[in-house]
Amino acid sequence: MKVGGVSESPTPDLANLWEEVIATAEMSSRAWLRRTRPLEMHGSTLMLAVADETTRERVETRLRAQIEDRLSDACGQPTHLAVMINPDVVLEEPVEDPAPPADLPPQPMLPRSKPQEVRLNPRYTFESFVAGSSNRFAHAAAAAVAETPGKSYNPLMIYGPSGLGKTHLLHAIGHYVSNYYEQLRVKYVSTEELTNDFINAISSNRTAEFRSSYRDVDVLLVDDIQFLESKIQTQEEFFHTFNTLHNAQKQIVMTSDRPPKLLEALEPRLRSRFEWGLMTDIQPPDLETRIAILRKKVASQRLTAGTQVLELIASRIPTNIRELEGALTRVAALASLNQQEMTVTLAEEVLNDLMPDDAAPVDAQTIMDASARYFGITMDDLTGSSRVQTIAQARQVAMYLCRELTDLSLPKIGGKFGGRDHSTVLHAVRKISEKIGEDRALYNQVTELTNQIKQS
Ligand SMILES: Nc1ncnc2c1ncn2[C@@H]1O[C@H](COP(=O)(O)OP(=O)(O)OP(=O)(O)O)[C@@H](O)[C@H]1O
Repeated sequence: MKVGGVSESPTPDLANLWEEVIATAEMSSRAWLRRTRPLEMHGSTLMLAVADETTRERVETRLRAQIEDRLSDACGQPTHLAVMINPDVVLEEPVEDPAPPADLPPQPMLPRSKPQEVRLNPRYTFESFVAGSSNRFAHAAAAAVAETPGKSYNPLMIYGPSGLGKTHLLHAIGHYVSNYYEQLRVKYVSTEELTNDFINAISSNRTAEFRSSYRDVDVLLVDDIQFLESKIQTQEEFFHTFNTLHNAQKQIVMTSDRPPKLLEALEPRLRSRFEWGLMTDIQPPDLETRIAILRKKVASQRLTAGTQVLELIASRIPTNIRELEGALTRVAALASLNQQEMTVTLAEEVLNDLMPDDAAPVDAQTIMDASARYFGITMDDLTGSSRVQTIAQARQVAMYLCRELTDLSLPKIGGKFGGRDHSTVLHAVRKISEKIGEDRALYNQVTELTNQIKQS
């Protein structure tokens, strides 16, 4: 298919932007990126032409997260990719390194159908998951399902309180299946997205498309299924999707904050189906597991921290692993700002500023009110679309704190900030986590604001 506009050169800005993305990409990705051409920015989406099916597949499945991160940084807002094939890309674009990437399949390249719909966090894999007594069974069940999808436990339901690794395991299954069963189609979706997809499908008369996108898959991973409660029509639709997949022995994995029998506002027939397969809970990790999780995180981020520091952090934050990671991020940030090691004294200083364990939980509204006040902006600024630097950064800080201090999922947080999507929140969280290690003023602001929220 000829893609309109590919024979025209991209505007200098777009060309420069793309060059910047290529220049900062990992070495192993660059040769692939030379087989692409930016066409135009459509809102916050960059239309990208690629040379062939193999390049498209590589960009879609392996490089997308990396590219979108870099693009978002360069554009100062979450930016997405839309990829299309145009064989002219390579002929028209003189490449610096004409040699194909070492791992390119031999020519001729046959188009291989791999209709993955995976949007998985690259960090949530089985390798990065620490198994301990609190999650061993869930971990083993997830691994069994990933190894033989549709054949071991179907459906698999993982439930437990927020921040204990349910989403992590769901993504790990997705990665494993995508890597080892290339022909299998995997779809990961949060229940909020599923509901939105369904509502959009109805309002645009595209229910057939909706159905096939959920039913023509081999592994369906649905996060936070408790949000189906009280959504009668979506429940009805999901009931049929569930039956279709289950009858065809396609794997279904779900997570929930409660066991199915406590999902009281869920239709009984759906609840009972959720109990057909295996249900397994995740409990808060014990101290050893918490230390092991911190140790793994330290290693993956190439940080150095002694056992005493890790023990201190792990002993102060007993339940939520997201908070545990948040505390480590802040200790690492202050160490980086001070250009010193992560010492016990430094960790103490940071932990004293953080939420005490027995503090009342805060909600998003409290965080947003405090943030608006602190940064001297209005609630409309916080939830609006202004890209003025101070406002955009204040918004990102508030999103970061909502992620760190509440149980809200990414889509839910996005919803509070003027209906933004989950990737915007994820981008904000990553951005602020990085920046507090480089920008002392920002580190101080985040600490001060956390204190104010804690006291409110
Ligand atoms: N056992 C573990 N090993 C390593 N990291 C973990 C483990 N459990 C949780 N984490 C990390 O803790 C963070 C929170 O986990 P996750 O988002 O999967 O929680 P969740 O149970 O899905 O919570 P929610 O219901 O709020 O979405 C993630 O960054 C995840 O990687």
